[in-house]
Amino acid sequence: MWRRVASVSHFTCAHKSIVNNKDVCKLKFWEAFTTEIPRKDKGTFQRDKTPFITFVLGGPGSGKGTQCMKIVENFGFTHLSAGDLLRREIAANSADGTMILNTIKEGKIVPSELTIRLIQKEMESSDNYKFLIDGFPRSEENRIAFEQIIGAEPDIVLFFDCPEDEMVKRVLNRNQGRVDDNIDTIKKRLKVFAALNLPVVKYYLEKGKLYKINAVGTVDEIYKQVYPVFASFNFEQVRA
Ligand SMILES: Nc1ncnc2c1ncn2[C@@H]1O[C@H](COP(=O)(O)OP(=O)(O)OP(=O)(O)O)[C@@H](O)[C@H]1O
Ligand SMILES: O=c1ccn([C@@H]2O[C@H](COP(=O)(O)O)[C@@H](O)[C@H]2O)c(=O)[nH]1
Ligand SMILES: [Mg+2]
Repeated sequence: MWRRVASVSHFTCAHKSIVNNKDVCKLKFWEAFTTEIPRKDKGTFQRDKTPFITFVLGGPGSGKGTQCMKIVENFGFTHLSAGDLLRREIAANSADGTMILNTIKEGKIVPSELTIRLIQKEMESSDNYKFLIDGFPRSEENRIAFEQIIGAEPDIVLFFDCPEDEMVKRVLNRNQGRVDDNIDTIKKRLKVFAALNLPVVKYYLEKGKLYKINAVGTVDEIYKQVYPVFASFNFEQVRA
């Protein structure tokens, strides 16, 4: 595993850039994490913790969603799968639904602004400060757009490293009725992953933020590599 040992930056630079740019949209995001928010159902709470953002990367079928579920269970993160958010737009017949469906069928990447808007909405409406952003950013363009729109970088990045033949096998056995879980689309997704997503992985490796996980083995064997990453940050454990 390649791991970063340095301390966590917790948005510090991001705050400065938000304020300097006087960007209303970004400021709104920041305010959402610092303002006292009255809730009828839950009482008033202070979101006094800076967001902790984890990007979860890896090829199709590498096990990102499966491992995220375990992190949520143990460490109380909010799991935001970009793919799930896009599929929800399709299911809701939203204005962008048809375009998203066609893009997913082709294994291509949906325009950054759209995906980031969906992620931002979820983050702003969450009571949590710990986020797993699964399957995003998929390209350098995605990554830069996230930094510009949200005004933040991830604290850490998990990368599930899995051989192509294993990913293909898992996706073809998934049986969740996904329109992109067929051999033709998988081939396209793998090409897009290698061409556009691996440069993002390299970027975070060079920044010292990457935790590379060997994604071959049983779910529990893989989680044995993931667990210590989060344990090292001393988050309160929801369940050990
Ligand atoms: N370690 C593992 N060994 C065997 N099968 C696994 C393992 N981890 C996950 N799976 C299975 O492989 C399939 C793909 O896993 P998962 O959906 O978590 O991958 P993913 O990285 O989120 O994929 P995608 O990018 O396509 O959403 C699922 O059916 C899951 O149950
Ligand atoms: O940031 C994103 C995430 C996903 N997509 C599209 O959705 C499919 C499925 O994504 P999964 O992460 O495998 O669920 C992906 O192949 C892309 O077409 C996207 O465009 N942008
Ligand atoms: Mg997934």
